[in-house]
Amino acid sequence: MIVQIYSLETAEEAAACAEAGADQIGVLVSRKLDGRYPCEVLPEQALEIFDTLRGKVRRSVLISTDSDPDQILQMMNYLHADVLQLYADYHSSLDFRRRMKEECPWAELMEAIGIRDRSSIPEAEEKAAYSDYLILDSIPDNNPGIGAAGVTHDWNIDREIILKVKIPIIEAGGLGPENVKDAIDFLHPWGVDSCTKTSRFENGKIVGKDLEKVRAFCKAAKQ
Ligand SMILES: O=C(O)c1ccccc1NCC(=O)[C@H](O)[C@H](O)COP(=O)(O)O
Repeated sequence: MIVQIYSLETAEEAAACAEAGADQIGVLVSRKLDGRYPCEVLPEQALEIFDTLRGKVRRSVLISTDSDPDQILQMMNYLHADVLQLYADYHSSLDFRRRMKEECPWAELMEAIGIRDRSSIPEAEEKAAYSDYLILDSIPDNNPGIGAAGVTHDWNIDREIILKVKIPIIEAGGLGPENVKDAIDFLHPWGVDSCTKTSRFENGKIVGKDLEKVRAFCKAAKQ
């Protein structure tokens, strides 16, 4: 079982999560910190995190918040992340995938599917045709984008997607140490992901990772 932990903001905590058992570490990168996204970091900070993680995790993952393909690929070249996860601002395509293969030949592509209803099933099949991985995630009430919702969604839809789609799938959305085993038993995904429920909060805002919870999440997922 692959365990992915989002959303790291410092190299020290990223290394500690790797030590705690995370296989993949994700970082959400913004060109300016304007509070639009939770846990956003500047490109220079992300580079320090990715450099620290080289050789310590199976894959580092960049969540790109850019909406322009030139900028997305420029950021991948700067950071040399192993996997590119696209945020909802940019919808990929087979053409983008081909271009990415040419300009970032080492990198893999992960598309996020925000699970709404059964219409997410054909969307997942379509995106699986040109992606290396899919991440099935919840959509936050207060944000039209996908991710960091901290709540689960209807796993019956995910189960159908996992049965239909042939590429590796990471299950996300409201997973923590207490429910990750239930998700694995029900869905049998390739990997699981956690952001909110393995984080530390101050005044309702994520301020870092809770390493005890990260450890417990990795242990429960790999049982
Ligand atoms: O990681 C973030 O801060 C983030 C912010 C905005 C959109 C997506 C984000 N992360 C993507 C992830 O894959 C999360 O781990 C995933 O959405 C699960 O989040 P959670 O429900 O909080 O565990």
